[in-house]
Amino acid sequence: MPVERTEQRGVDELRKYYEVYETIGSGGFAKVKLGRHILTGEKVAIKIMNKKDLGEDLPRVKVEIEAMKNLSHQHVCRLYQVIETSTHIFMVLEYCPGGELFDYIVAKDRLSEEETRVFFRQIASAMAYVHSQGYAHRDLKPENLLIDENRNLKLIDFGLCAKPKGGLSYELMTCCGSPAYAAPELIQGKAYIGSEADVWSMGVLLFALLCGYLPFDDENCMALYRKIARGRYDNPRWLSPGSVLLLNQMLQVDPKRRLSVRQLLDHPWVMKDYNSPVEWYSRQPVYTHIQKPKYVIDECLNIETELTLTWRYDQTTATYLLLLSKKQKGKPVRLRPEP
Ligand SMILES: O=C(Nc1ccc2c(c1)CNCC2)c1ccc(F)cc1
Repeated sequence: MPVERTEQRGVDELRKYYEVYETIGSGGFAKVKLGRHILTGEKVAIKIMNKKDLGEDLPRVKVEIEAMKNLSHQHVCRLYQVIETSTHIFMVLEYCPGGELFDYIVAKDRLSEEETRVFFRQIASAMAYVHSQGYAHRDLKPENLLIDENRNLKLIDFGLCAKPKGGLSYELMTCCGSPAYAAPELIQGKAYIGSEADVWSMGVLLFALLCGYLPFDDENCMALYRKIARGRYDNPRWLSPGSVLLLNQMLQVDPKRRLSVRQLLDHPWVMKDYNSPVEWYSRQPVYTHIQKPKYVIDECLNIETELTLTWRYDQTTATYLLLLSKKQKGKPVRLRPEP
């Protein structure tokens, strides 16, 4: 069978469940296309990877899929379905039409402290949840934070995340992520704690939001590493004393002197104008067994009262999650009549 035939078969499997539209993003080894789930009519983002092009990156995709299957949170991009064929892997993900936070910052040059606080609280919520599930993200940067249709942030790209066997207090060794956001201990090849390295990246991200440029930057990689290891950076004059203090507490070269994510949740700067700590619990707990789903998705899906939905991330999972999402958005929960 000629190659293009098997490739076509791969996409045919996808087209059984989704209409596929234009490309809305393309990263290293993946292309992201706008899609629509036929049964519910909901828009989705379909991350398309050709196994041939993945090469040694295939394990990273598997890491991301396994992590995203276990993560369900209002500020983590939701995985609805995984379709794997002999030639392709398709990840059907939550639709985020606001694009990357990176582009948002570039378009506005820099954000006000108030607007930064709204976004930063969402990032802290996502990271506290991800850490509570035993994961370190390890590649936090504005390119990996997308804006959804309600201007809420959604964390993506768990391809470099780690879930140490002994828990997050176990040390990691792999040096990964984008240098400009990487913690000193990570780029120096020392053993490091994933959650502590994530807090450093959050500090770099906070600086980027408030300033519109990076605290440590150099086109020469080694010069950049030296600047990060030294940990010295200039605070522009428009930063408030509260912002300067918080940045200083997050961008501590010694990870043991760095704030923890938990300390961030009720930090005075984070609480300003809100007077309440960041809510990090998931509003979308991952059910392993759905009891009596009728009150959840009405009569729409006629399934027995006792439904044990094993999360296969197949069509059933996608339909259930997309119906749930519709309901949460207050949209009418209807399945399209069979064509
Ligand atoms: O929804 C996504 N991107 C998206 C969707 C719509 C639009 C954009 C990005 C950017 N241009 C405007 C329209 C998306 C979602 C998940 C993901 F991993 C990668 C991308």
